[in-house]
This record gives sequence, structure tokens and C-alpha cells, in this order.
Amino acid sequence: MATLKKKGITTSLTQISMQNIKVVVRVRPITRTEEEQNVKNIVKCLTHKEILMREKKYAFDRVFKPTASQIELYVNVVAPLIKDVISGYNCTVFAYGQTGTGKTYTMTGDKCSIIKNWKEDEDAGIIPRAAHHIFHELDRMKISNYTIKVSYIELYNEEIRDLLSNDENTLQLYNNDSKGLIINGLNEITCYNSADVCKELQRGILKRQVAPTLMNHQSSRSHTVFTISLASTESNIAGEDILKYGKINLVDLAGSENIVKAGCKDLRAQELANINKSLLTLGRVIQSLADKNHKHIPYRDSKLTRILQDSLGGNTKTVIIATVSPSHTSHEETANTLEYAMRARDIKNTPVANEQTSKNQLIEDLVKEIEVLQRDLDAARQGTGIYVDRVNYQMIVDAVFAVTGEEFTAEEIAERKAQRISNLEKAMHEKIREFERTVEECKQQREELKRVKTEVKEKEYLANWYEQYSTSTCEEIQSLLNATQTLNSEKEILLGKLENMFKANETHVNIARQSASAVLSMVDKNTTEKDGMLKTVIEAGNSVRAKAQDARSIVQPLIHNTISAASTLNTMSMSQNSIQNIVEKCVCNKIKTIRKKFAMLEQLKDETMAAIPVLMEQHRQRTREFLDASVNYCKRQHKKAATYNEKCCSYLTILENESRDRIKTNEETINNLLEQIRHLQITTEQEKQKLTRFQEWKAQIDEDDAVHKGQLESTVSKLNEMADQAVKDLEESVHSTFNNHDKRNEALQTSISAISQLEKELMTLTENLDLENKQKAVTVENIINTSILQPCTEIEEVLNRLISDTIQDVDALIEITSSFNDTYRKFVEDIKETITKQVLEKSVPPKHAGDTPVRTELRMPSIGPTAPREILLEKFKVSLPEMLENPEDAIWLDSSTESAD
Ligand SMILES: Nc1ncnc2c1ncn2[C@@H]1O[C@H](COP(=O)(O)OP(=O)(O)OP(=O)(O)O)[C@@H](O)[C@H]1O
Repeated sequence: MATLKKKGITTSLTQISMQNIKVVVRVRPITRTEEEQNVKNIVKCLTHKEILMREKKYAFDRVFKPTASQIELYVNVVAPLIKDVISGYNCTVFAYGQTGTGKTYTMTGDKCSIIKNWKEDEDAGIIPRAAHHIFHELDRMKISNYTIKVSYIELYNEEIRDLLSNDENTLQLYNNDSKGLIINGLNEITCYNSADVCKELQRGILKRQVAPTLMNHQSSRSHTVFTISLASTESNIAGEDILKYGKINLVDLAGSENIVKAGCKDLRAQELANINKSLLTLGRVIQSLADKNHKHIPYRDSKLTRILQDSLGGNTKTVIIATVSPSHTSHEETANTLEYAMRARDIKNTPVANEQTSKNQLIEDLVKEIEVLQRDLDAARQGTGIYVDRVNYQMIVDAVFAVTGEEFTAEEIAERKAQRISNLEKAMHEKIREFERTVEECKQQREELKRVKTEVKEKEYLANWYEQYSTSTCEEIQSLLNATQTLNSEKEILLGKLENMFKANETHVNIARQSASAVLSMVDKNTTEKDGMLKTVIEAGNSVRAKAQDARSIVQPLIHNTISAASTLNTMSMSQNSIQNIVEKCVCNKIKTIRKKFAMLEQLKDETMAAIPVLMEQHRQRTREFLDASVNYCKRQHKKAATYNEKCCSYLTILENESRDRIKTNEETINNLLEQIRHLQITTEQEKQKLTRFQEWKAQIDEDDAVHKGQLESTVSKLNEMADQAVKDLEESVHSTFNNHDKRNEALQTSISAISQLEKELMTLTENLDLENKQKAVTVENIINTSILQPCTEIEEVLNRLISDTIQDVDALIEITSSFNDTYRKFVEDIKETITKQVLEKSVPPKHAGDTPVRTELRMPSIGPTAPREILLEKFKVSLPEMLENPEDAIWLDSSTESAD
């Protein structure tokens, strides 16, 4: 049995000031069909509170343009009511308007799917959004002890159907003094989350009466009321439990238009009359409520108004959403709706919260009521007729007087009392039955509580185990994933490095090879080209080879390292693959197990949730803690990862630096090698140039030598000629001496002076030649010393050899010259001696006048059998002037004496 009214007797109400019910208007956008029909837009939203239609302005609490979203409407209209519901108010939101103007769209939304967040879901209507909002708000306010129930009824053809019930029976409405309006047999489904509410809504929608109309292909012919009721308990400062009851009725009315015009041709007359009746009565109720002078409000004329009685002029907070079409074709219905809504604005409600009542207070109230009834019962038992206890009678009289201000006659009072007593008797019996039922329920609940407690313990244990298990599993998975990630990233880095190292090594090896081959080829070339440079080049080649060896020795460990790194990487990738497989398997298994456990736990959780909301809170708390712990754990992991990353980065930097240093060293080595090769090339070039210069100088020296030789030869030939001439002259002079001693002497004197002159010239020439040769030798020596000795020992040797040869030649020349001088001097001395002897011997004056002087032959001195004729001549020429100078020293040959040579 469900109630649509708060529990009157046991709940006292706190009155709040009266307030007008809130009326908002929502204008639907023009539909595609309407667009195709080229309908005119006759509705204009002037401000967010004013609307204009056919030059008439209407003001409402809020006007929503066709572009207004579902969220915008909800936030402005329904969201403020949710807190009131939690505080214990009854609230009603109903959508009123012509068919096809968006009542159902506004209340449930087009899709009516389960929503994840009331603030975010775009399409959701008021009902699913409000459901999520209530749960969210309870969670936010940390209210854990609550029960949420939903009911969904349809009012069709003046019959009430339970949309959440499996049977098709219609439900009966009746008024209960204490409980207000009761819909007998209505199902109230307990929901534990917003998804449950949405599921129930979807279930109900499927049962709803819909039929196509010309205006809406899925037109609702019925009125529906979806109610979410909330009962929550809070403890006050005294430690008493405070109960709060609040609910929200979400009403989707049938189309307010002329049904015949809307195209419902297949309706039976009764149906048509009933649909209109409900709406007409609603209109009249609104009209009456708006009219301050109107006393009778025809709530009872239709079931719709009976159900909505408390929402219209009662203690409920009410909002009417009037939906209209902007099309000119619906101008009449739109005008009606707007007029209707305008009238509804004048309705005043007196919203009151179901005062927070403690359980003890509730029991106290019940006990008092039972006492009153008990007294009446006793009085009735003691006499005939209808008896009321004196105290009760006085209370009744006081109450009646307080209400009407009239006094009644004893008969009237007796009649009323009898009526009252019979009512009270009925109520008492009802109460007793209810009390007994409550006691029974209490017993059952106690047992249930026991069972649930043990279950809770079990589930707590299971939850703990699951928590621990899931934490450890999560940690394992996380660590495995981290390890995999680290391995992956390390592998990537190492692969990158390996590639770079391979490239660098390749380049180094190529460069080294090229350098080595270039150097070797150069060495070979130089070796073949210049034997002289062989040693140097070999040495240079050796040093280059040594450097290349060094480079190789640098490169080889790198290659070795690279290969070992590659093999490590291979091993790592293999181990990583195996780890990945293990992880995947492990993760799959774990996930399966977790899923199974989770499903099991979900089931257990559902049961637990149903039984004890406290457990829910504990569970939530634990979950929160677990989440906090997880977040902390994640943070810690993040920190660790960051530290590890830093370490990796520093390690990488070190590696990079090392590699860079190695590359630098290699580059430097290679540069040095290249520099050396370049230097060698330059040196070789210089050597070549020097050699060429040297060859030129040598050629020059040879030329000079040849010139000198030629000069010498010409001098010698001249001397020979002169000597011949001198000999001739000497012979002639000797002859003339024989003829004329004086003349001869004079001639001899002339010859000797000429020879001495020649000798002097010869001496000068020789000296000059010596000097020149010495200078050239010095120059050559200098050139050799400065240019060749230093860079190339082989060239030095060659040059030394050449220099020594040249010196030897020069020395030989000098020696020859000096020996020639000596020989010549000796020869001259010999000649002198011979001539002197011969002169002394042969030039003995004739003892007698007229004696013919004896012709004596002048004999040449012997200089040994080996002396050539030229040398002898030279010797003679040299010694001749001396001889002529000192005739007494000349060696004269006897005319009879044959020359020995
Ligand atoms: N504000 C709106 N924005 C977008 N589409 C809308 C809007 N209002 C209504 N519609 C669309 O108009 C069509 C009719 O809407 P709906 O079924 O909600 O009308 P209704 O007033 O409930 O009609 P009925 O009284 O016949 O049940 C739907 O397809 C709906 O998507």
C-alpha cells in the first residue's frame, strides 16, 4: 500500500509562508515536417521571462527558447527542488501542453537511457537526471541512511494502472484520514542507484499507452506520474534518530489539444470523454484555485485532480512546465496553453516539510492515540448507545469549536460523537492491526538484522580479502607493467644507441681504412718514386699504421661493446617477450579471476546494500580509503618512475658524454692522422721541390764546372800556346842570345816578365776559381744543411754524398791545381837549375875572338815517366818566367843531348 500524502497523525508539519506555484514555458523548435510545410513562427521569446504571441505578451517565471538545452531547463527548474526533497518536502513537476510540443521529451528525454552524470548528459530528461541528482546529492551530503523508492502510475480513461506491476489490474484510490490519499496495491520499488531508477522508468514506459496522432507519431494518451520518494534518517545531537520523508512527483500529462483535431479518430467516445474530463477538471481546479473568491475546488471530479490535489493549492512545492509549439498552425492550442499557464501562476501553495520526527516521538504519538481510543472503548463497553470518554468528549468539543466557532446541541454532539467513535473504532482496529503487523515486522527485521549482521561479517571478511588481493594483484600488475615499460624504453634507447654506434663505428672504420690506405698508397708511391724518402715514409707509414692500429684498438672495443650490447639487447628483448607473455597470461588470468570475484562480490554487494545501508557507507568509506591509498600509491609510483627516469636520464647523459668523448677522441685521432698525412704530403711536396732545386743547382754547378773546366782548358791551351810561343821565342831568343847575348838577355827578360805576368793571371784565376768553388760548396752545404738534412735523413745522406763528391771534386781540383803548382814550381826550379847550369857551363865566353860559340841544347827537366805532356807543358810554362828571370838558374840542355821524353 502506498501513500501520496505524508503520515498525518505521526508527523507534525512546520508551516512555511504561502508561495505561488512556479510556471515556466518551453517553446519547442520547429520540426522538419513543419519546415517542409513552411509553417510560420508566431512565438517570440522576448526575454527569459516574457513571451510574445500574436502581439500578446505573457510573463512567466521563466521562458525557455527553442534552443534551450535539457540541462539548462533542469538546472533552472528542477535542480532547486532536489534539496527540498532531501529536506522532507513534497515536490511536483508537471508538463502540460498540446500534443507533440515536447512534454515527454522534457520529462523523460528521447532516449531515456541510463545516465552517468546529471550535469553532463545532453539528452536526458528530467526524470533520469533527477534520479542521478538525488543520489549524487545524498552522497555529497554524506547521508548514508536512506531508502529511495519509485512508483510509476498511468491514468488512462479514468483508470489507474501500475506501470511497474506485472499484472494489468487497475488500482483503486481512497482517502485515509491519517494517511491521506491511498492508491491501493501500488508497487513501490526500492532503488539503490540512479541506474535502478532509470531501469524502472524504462520498464514503465514500455507499458504506457501510446497511439499515433497527426501531430505526434507516438502520442501519449495517458497521464503518468513517476514518483521518487525518499526516507532518510539522521541522528540529532541527543543521539535520537530523525526521520525525514520527501518525494518528487514527475507528471507527464496527455496532450491538452482538441483530440479530434489531433487526429485520434479511433478513440471510443468514453475514452475521449475521460481524457478530456481529466484535463478539463484540471483546468477548472486551476481556475478555482486562481480565483480567490471561489470556495469549492473540484478536486474530486477526476482522478487526475485527486492525485494532484496536494500539488495544487496544497503543501507541495509545484512547478508547471507549459510546452508550446511555435507554429502558426497550433496558434489556438498555444494560446490556450499560455492562458492556462498564466492562470496557474496565481495558485498559491503552502509548502511544508514533513517535520523531522524521531522514532521515540512516533511511538509516543501512537501510544497516545491508542490511549484515547482505549478510553472511548471502555466508555462504550460500560453503557448502551455510543459513549465517549469525558476527556475525549471535551477535546472533541474544543476542536469543533476551534474550527467552526459554533456550539452544538447535545444531540448533535452525540450524533457526531457516535460518528466519530465509530470512525475511531475503525481507526483503532486498524491501528491495532498495524501495530501488530509492525511488531511482527520488527521481529522479522530483528532476525533479518541478525542474519544480515553475520552476512556483513562474512562480506566484510571477503571484502577485506578482496581488497588485499586486488591491491596485491594491482601492485603486481603495475610493477610488471612498469618493468615492461622500462624494458621497452631501455630497449628503444639501446637500439637507438646501437644504431648510432654502428653508424659512428662504420664511419670511423671507413675513415681509418681510407686514411690507412691513402697513407699506404702514398707510402708505396713515395717508396717507388723516391728511394731516398723510403725510410722517412716507411717511418711515417709505420706511425700512421700505429695510429691506425690505435684507432682500430679504439674502434674494436667499441665494436665489441656494440656486439655485446646487441646480444644483451637480444637477450633483453627475449626476456621482455617472455615477461610480456607471462604478464599477459597473468593479467588475463587475474582479470578473469577478478571479474569472477567481482561478479560474485557485486552480487554479494547488492544483497548487502539491500540489507544494510550502513554497510554501504562503510564500504564507501573503505572504497574511498582504498581509492585514496591507490591514488597515493599511484603518486608514489609516479614519484618512483620520475626518480627512475631521472636516473635513466643521468645514465643516458653519461653514456652520451662517453660516446661523445669517444667520438671526439676518434675524430681527433683521425684529424691528427689526416693532419700528419697532409703534413707528410706538404713535406713530400717540399722535398720534391727541394730536390728539383737541388737538381737545378747541381746542373748549375755542373754547368759552372764545365765552364770552369772550359775556362781552365782554354787557359791551359792558351798557356800551352803561350808556352809554345815562349819556347819558340825562347829558342829564338836563345838563338838570338847565341847571336846577341844582350839581345837574348833582353828577350829572355821580356819572356820571363810575360810568363810571370801570365803566372800571376793564372794564379788570380786559380784563386778566383778556388774562391768561387768554396763559396758554391758553402752554399750547397748550407742548402743541404738547411733544406735536406732536417726532414729527410736519406736525402741528407744523398746530399752529403753529393756534397762530399762535390767537395772531393773540388778538392781534387784544388789538389790538382796545387800539385800542378808544385810540379810547375819544381819544373821551373828544375828548368832554372838546368838553365843556370847550362848557362854557366855553355855560356863560357869564347876564349878567343872569332870563335864560334858552341851551340848548346836546352834540355827539359824530367818529371817522371808518368807525367803527361800537358802537365809538363804547364810545369814548363809556370817555371819558364822564373827561368827567364834567373837565367843563371835555368837548366839548359845540351844541343847534343836528346830529350829523354
Ligand atoms: N525542445 C525540444 N527540442 C528538440 N526536440 C523536441 C523538443 N521538444 C519536442 N521535441 C521533439 O518533438 C517530438 C514530439 O515530442 P513529445 O513526444 O515529447 O511531445 P509530447 O508533448 O509528449 O506529445 P504527446 O502529448 O502527444 O505525447 C519528439 O520527437 C521530440 O524529440
